[in-house]
Amino acid sequence: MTDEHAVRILEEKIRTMQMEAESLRKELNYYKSEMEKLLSPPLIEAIVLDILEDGRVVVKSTSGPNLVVNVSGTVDFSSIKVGRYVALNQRGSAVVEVLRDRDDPLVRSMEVVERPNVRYQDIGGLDQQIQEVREVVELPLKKPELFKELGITPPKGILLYGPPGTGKTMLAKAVATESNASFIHVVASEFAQKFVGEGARVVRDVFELARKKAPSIVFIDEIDAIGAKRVDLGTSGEREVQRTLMQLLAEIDGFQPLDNVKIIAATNRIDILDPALLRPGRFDRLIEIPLPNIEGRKQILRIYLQKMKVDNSVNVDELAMMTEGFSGADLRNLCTEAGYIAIRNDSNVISMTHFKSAIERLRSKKLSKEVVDRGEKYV
Ligand SMILES: Nc1ncnc2c1ncn2[C@@H]1O[C@H](COP(=O)(O)OP(=O)(O)OP(=O)(O)O)[C@@H](O)[C@H]1O
Repeated sequence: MTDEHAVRILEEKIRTMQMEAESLRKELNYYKSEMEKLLSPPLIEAIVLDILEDGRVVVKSTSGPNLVVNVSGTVDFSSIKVGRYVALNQRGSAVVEVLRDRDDPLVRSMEVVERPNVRYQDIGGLDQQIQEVREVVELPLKKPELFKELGITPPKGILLYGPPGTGKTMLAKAVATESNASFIHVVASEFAQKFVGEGARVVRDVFELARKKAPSIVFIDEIDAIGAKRVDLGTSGEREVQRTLMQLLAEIDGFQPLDNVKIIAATNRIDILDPALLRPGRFDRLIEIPLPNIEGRKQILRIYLQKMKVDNSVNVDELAMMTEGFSGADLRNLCTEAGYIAIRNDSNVISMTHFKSAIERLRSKKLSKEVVDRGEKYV
């Protein structure tokens, strides 16, 4: 090897390590800010009812009585208006923050898409699951008379379970698209956290909206956040979550199997779900969405590769073999990463070498994330 060549290789190594250091620094910042979030004490949300002449304000906290409180010096007093949401400190004795204006709590907790645009053909490796969802959700929405005639009762709700990033949300969206149904996306962990004291009301509102927009599909992601088995109902937070779950069960029980609202829930943690959720007439059809096997990985890779400019060296079979354990989301990231590596190398076409470097990068990222996740369990 010539000296010049060796220098070039070392320079390239330095560049790669610098990029690696930069991305690790970003990751570190992310985890630091996550830790801060987890350690910061919760504030109490309240709404301003009146502003007194002496500078104090009357507020109503979402779950408690009306309070007369001071306003912290750090808050811009002119921004306090009757009807505004504010945050009280932990003791509930002072306004410490004026919250962003919002129309309705519901707006923050869910995304309503009249017609999503995900199609079954955009999903790789889940043919059997797609088939099942078509039979138990799409067909009853489109042709309820068929079921009436035959006297069959389709499930009211289905539960998709499996590891993160395997296409559960995609599948729920695709079934809404193909059934011409509105798609109402709620993230259960959000309304458990954001709507202290209001969870049950929000659930009611979600289903009211679903009826209004019918035919519709209510997709409840991370259902374990409200539907986990609870051993101890000691804290008020736990009781609140329990109330939210009860309301959800009541809403599901209030539907008929052939009504034009269907509920799809998703979880990564089926092992911790409250059996009440899985009783007949509720989420009684469980569909596993596993990590893709080699065939699945090939299908997913083909979906993404067809949109990319790749050269002849790119071999899908080989890539699928090299990506054991990758989810659909990982495979999509892999394609994007390979693209970035090509750009960095001034290449106008993506080659197998770019993919191989991308696999290495993603593997080491996945590994470090697993270490962090394992660490969290022991905190
Ligand atoms: N089977 C798949 N086929 C094609 N793309 C996929 C597949 N699975 C995941 N993806 C890609 O990964 C992204 C994330 O997937 P999705 O949100 O559907 O996963 P999920 O199972 O709902 O994950 P989570 O449990 O983290 O919510 C999708 O938008 C899509 O780009």
